[in-house]
Amino acid sequence: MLEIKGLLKSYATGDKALHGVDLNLASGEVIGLIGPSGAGKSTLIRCINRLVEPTSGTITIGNQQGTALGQRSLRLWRRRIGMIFQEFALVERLTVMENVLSGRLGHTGFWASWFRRFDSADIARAYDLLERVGLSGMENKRADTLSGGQRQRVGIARALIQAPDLLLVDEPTASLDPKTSRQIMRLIVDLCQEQGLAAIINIHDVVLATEFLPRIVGLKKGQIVFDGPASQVNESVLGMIYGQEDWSALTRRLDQQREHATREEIVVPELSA
Ligand SMILES: Nc1ncnc2c1ncn2[C@@H]1O[C@H](COP(=O)(O)OP(=O)(O)OP(=O)(O)O)[C@@H](O)[C@H]1O
Repeated sequence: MLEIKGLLKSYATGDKALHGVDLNLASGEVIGLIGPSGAGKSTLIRCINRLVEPTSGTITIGNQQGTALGQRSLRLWRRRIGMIFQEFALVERLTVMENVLSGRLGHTGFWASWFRRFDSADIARAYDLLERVGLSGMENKRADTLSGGQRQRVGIARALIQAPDLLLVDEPTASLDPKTSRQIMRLIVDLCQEQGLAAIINIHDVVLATEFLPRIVGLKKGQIVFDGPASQVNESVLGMIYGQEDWSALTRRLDQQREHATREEIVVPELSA
């Protein structure tokens, strides 16, 4: 559903952030994008929804090309792409419900947006989504009274009410504690599966990435140096993406996690039989 070909980005400062990235995503496919600081992960994600203007290359969703679009087409292009941010990007003084409904602003007309008038179907959908992300009963709370995990749940509901074809997720767990991080990752992955939604998740935590995401793409200095199943992320792959380091503690955790997952796979069918 997403096809990126030869994507290049040079910033005006001379920084070359992407050097010809090729990446394909199937419908409903959810991938983890990992790589060291400055590798170009945020640039890649922001080129897709054109928050950053690509220097060259093509980005196609379905059969629509996303580069070289006029203002109106760009608005429609962005409507197809939901975004979830590290710092949640909520409007602090607005309620949970208002923040979620703001995800529909790209779909409503100018005056309806201006007066924040939403139709009843949008409001009903917002209630459903808030229930699904575990925030039922919190519709009228102001965003600035929420915990980090609750804020990210609002961010997820806001992205989904847009009814996107593709979700871009930028460091969704960077500001969260380990337990909340796992809950948020599980929620995003489950929702993508339920809605058949493709997603690219930019994430620094390799253990979390390989636990929840079946396919991992490793970016280094603006180039993809690994693209494969999470099960193949080992010491040599980590060295390739991040450079040489003693990876033994990290790979032990990855091995333990895989052992645990295999044991669960064996136990679950026995229980349900
Ligand atoms: N607005 C900008 N202007 C100039 N250079 C930029 C800009 N944004 C990013 N860069 C440069 O582009 C390169 C890639 O940065 P980017 O933020 O995409 O990396 P990243 O992998 O997301 O890093 P991190 O994990 O630290 O967020 C870096 O060299 C960075 O300095």
